[in-house]
Amino acid sequence: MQSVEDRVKFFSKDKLKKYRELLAGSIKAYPGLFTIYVLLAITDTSLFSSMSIVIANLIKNITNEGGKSLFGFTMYWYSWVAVGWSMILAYAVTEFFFNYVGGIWTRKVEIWLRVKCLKALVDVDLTFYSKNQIGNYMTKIIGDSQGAADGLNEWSNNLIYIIIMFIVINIIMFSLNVEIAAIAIGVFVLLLIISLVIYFQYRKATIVSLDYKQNLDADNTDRLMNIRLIKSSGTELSELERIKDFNKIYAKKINKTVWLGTLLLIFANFLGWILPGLITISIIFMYNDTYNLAQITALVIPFVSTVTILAGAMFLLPIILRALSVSMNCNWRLNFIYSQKSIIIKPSEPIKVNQINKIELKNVEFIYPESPSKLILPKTSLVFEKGKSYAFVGETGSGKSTIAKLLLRFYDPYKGDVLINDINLKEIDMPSYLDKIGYVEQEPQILYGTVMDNIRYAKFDATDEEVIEAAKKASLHNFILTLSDKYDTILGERGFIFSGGQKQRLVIARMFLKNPELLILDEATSALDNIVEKEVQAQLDKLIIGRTTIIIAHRLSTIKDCDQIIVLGGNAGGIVQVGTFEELKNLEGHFNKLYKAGLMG
Ligand SMILES: Nc1ncnc2c1ncn2[C@@H]1O[C@H](COP(=O)(O)OP(=O)(O)OP(=O)(O)O)[C@@H](O)[C@H]1O
Repeated sequence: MQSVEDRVKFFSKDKLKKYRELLAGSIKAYPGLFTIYVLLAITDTSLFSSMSIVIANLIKNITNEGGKSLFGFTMYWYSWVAVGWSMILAYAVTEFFFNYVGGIWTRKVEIWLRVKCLKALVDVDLTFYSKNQIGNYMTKIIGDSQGAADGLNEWSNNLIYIIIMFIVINIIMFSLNVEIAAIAIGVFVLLLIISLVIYFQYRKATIVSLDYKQNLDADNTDRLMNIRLIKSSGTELSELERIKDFNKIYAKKINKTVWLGTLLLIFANFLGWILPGLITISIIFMYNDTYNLAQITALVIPFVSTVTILAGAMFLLPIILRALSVSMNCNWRLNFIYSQKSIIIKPSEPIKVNQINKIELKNVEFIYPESPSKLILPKTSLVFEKGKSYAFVGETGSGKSTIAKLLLRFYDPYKGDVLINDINLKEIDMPSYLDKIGYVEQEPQILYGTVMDNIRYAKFDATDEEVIEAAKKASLHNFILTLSDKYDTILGERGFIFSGGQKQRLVIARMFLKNPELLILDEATSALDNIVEKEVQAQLDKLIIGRTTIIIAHRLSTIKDCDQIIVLGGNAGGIVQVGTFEELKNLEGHFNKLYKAGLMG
């Protein structure tokens, strides 16, 4: 979150650096489009600004038979009318393409920024997600990528316009009359400085009042959310007074923004009159004695038309600054997202896994990077052999799920190594490894989309028949047939038309389709009620057959037939017992206590 001071500061070294990166990156991403955009901007603005030359020449020639020659043609007043109309036509066409290409470029920059952020969010490790609310970030990505791109378009196209217009207008004015041109530019610069001073005051006041309002809104929400405390304390009146006092301060702050905003508007409007008026008076005052009326008119009209364009540009300056500030601030906020670096470092030369023959935890110690002072797993060594089944049991918080996260490389061990076929997991090509793993967790992950696509997520190239076969194995097929669109039924956000058990069966169907070598079941049935759990467990039992399986269990009944049960102790106790169900059941110790505590379900 940016502080008010940060936002009030128009430029900062970091903001500028990141903005330069945005500019360079967006130009590099679409070089052709950007070049066309700039060329169109130059043509468009040159045409618009040059209209003053045509008007000036038209007025000069209106009393003459024929004036200067242009490209070998003698120009009459009607020739200038023809040139003017051709330029208006050409201007209309370039203006259309300029806006069109500008629009396309802007949207492409927006998409480019969005993809950049989403790529960072997909790549970043899970610690980012445990520290940040992803909903907030999605809102930011949507709003800020649009704000950064729109702002970029707005300020760049207006700036190109102002620069080219300023050059053309200067050429025209100085070729008409040097003294008057110098007065016009001098007054223009002076008025520009005044309007910039007002603008920056206005900008600061707006940011400060907006910030106060946000805090005020948050405070009001907080008070209303705790309405029961207020009611039970009888503090309604004092709360009301408090709200009134805060709003009085807000009203004062907003008052400043309103009057500065009005001043800015009036000043900009007034300029449209001041500059041409001042120039007319100057011409009359300076040349009254030496020029006749026709000569004075011939000077006043082109000057007035050029300085009117110049005064119009003054309106644009606050627009450019506002757009630049919005674009820079949006990019600055996005930068927090797209510059996230994963703590999981990808290997430079990843080793592909063809088969998972052996998994080993070798002297693994683990601490969550989010809570660096809390040891979760003390030095732990374990071997999982191909085709065997393993179960982790232990009290809540003993680190069972953490083992699964280490095997999936959601995290790297703090010390020690996870070895796959004696190769360090850090060196392994993760897609080739994960392709052989099926992971079922307590909270089924259902995507927005059809039932068919949801099951197919386990194997993108599976045929419809294969998907249906998998659903049959997971005992889900008959239920799917009762849905309005059968396999094409759209599952809403997080699959709300499915019950908990049905969602878990859908995940199991995915596993049947994927046919993984290693199955990790992390409390797969713990969110289900007893009856549904038994039904889902029956599907899981089918799934387990013939695979290496690691089960993290909350009920001991589900792990009776496992080859090895690993008992973890609480308070970072690590492995306290290892054995089969029958061995451990009759042995005094941790497992026996869990057994007696009724965890047989
Ligand atoms: N992302 C995290 N950041 C910090 N600490 C975490 C994180 N995830 C889990 N922990 C802590 O690590 C410890 C082990 O968690 P883990 O989920 O592995 O336990 P568990 O044995 O699976 O528990 P349960 O049976 O309740 O699911 C707990 O104390 C938990 O609070």
